[in-house]
Amino acid sequence: LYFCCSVSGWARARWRRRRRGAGARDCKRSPTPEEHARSPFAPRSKTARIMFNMKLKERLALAVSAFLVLFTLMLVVDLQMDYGLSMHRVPLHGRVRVADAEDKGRSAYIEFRKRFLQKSNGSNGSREYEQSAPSETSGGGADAEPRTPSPPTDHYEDLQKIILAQLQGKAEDHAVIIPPHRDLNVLRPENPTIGEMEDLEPSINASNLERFQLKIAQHELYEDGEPLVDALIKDMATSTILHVEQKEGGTQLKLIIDYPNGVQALFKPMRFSREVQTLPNHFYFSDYERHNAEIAAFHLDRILGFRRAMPVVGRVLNMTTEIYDVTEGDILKTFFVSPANNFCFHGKCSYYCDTGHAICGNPDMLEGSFAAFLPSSDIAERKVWRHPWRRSYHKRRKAQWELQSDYCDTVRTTPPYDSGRRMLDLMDMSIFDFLTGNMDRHHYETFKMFGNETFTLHLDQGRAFGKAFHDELSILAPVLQCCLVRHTTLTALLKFQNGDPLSKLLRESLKSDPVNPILWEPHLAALDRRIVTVLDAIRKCVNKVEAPLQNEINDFV
Ligand SMILES: Nc1ncnc2c1ncn2[C@@H]1O[C@H](COP(=O)(O)OP(=O)(O)OP(=O)(O)O)[C@@H](O)[C@H]1O
Ligand SMILES: [Mn+2]
Repeated sequence: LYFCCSVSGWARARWRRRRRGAGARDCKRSPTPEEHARSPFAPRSKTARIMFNMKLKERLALAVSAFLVLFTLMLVVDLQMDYGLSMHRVPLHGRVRVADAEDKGRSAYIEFRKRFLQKSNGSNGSREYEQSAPSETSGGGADAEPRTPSPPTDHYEDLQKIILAQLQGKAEDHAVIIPPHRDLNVLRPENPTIGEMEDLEPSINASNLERFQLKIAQHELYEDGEPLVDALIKDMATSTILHVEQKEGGTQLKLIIDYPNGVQALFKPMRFSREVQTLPNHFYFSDYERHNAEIAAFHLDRILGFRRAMPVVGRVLNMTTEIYDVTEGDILKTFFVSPANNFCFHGKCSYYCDTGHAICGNPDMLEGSFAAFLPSSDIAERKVWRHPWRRSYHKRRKAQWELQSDYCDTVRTTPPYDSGRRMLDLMDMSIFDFLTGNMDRHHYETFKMFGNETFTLHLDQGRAFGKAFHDELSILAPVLQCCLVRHTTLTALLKFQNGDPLSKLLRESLKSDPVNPILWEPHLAALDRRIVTVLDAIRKCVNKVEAPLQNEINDFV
């Protein structure tokens, strides 16, 4: 009703303005009450007379039709209200048109989102938080008290049962949970390394990075427990920095760091302290990159068992001796001393490379993330793929997947997503990104030499961990729209839900990093919360395939 009144109020005001405008144009003024009374037309009394002359039956018929018109109007307004209300909850870019022509309300994404929003707006309100004022929280990760997550209430026994049956080889193929005997990432009929493919062996004095690169295999970057990972991390964190140069390409400033023995790392600088979150009015594409997100994402990728992200470590640099003194070219001209007497630079790039967005030391010590360099294109060329669930990167436009409810069917039938492991890799990536809140997955890369049956690299996590109190459900769209997940990935999620929580495991893992604490505690807490959301989504998918009719009735009701 409020909507109705406000709309009609707005319309009235507009109408009045138009009338005033027209009056001004025609040099006419509105009639005064006296003039009105003198007018030969007396509309009000005429209407009253007509009403008076009407029979009771006619009056009744008039009242009923007026009521029916009003009722229809209210129904329309109510529908409008529904969308209007949900609009302030659903983030702009997570919004999906509720029904298109072929839609018929069947999209799992839309249904799940509706259910999710219903739940999250219930009294407990635990699923989706409003952005709290981050600037008021002082101290960052170091001072924040680790929060113990409340004990899980749901063990997802239904999903565990399916996992167990699949392990015992009892289960047939499952439409949602892809069993190990159907997953090329588990089967790995072949798993050659880059070294084997290129017939290259590390020399006696090869660096840890070179050894690591040659051991990159078709199905993973490194093996579980690979000792070279720690060795490489130590090198990047402690070796002398010989040379620094700005990396071409990409939108935000990155440096290529050269160490002795040909070792290289990709450096992303720290801009803000840990508790600073994505600015509320920033779209994902104008968000700053966070060096700590790169560090945390590497650890998380490893804990989840993907091993598709290059090792990343934190380190504090002396900007004078470890950047300024060992670089040359245009970047040197961008160094300056700030009014607070800190040493700053901004480099040259297409986003945030100006004096107003400079990177400043304290006063000349600068923290950053160091990602182990991928093999050069001479050794292992990479193929860049456009992500099928890429966002529009436009403040008003929507992507196809946001508008088309059967979008997944289109993807599923298009190579390389129509066979092999690729589709499952995208599901993993969606879960990984949903956990970290990374909305910036526009492209992904693979190693060309392995063809299509290879893992997708988890590169560029700079925009992850931006909003600790908001769970961006649209990142999970691939899983929600396709209803697909690896057995192994689901097993990992269930393990965190029923055993040691992910937040605890990640916190422990991050302790080994030199610049720990890496994550603000609310980001760690968000991981446990988001796992429940992913598990709920999978359960919903399973229920749907097991009892489609029942679920359609439920959805309808
Ligand atoms: N560890 C690495 N070693 C070598 N090259 C890398 C590494 N990580 C990323 N790159 C390359 O550098 C490019 C830019 O890196 P990244 O995506 O992290 O930067 P970005 O500024 O966030 O880019 P964009 O703005 O396009 O998202 C990547 O597309 C990738 O090809
Ligand atoms: Mn990026």
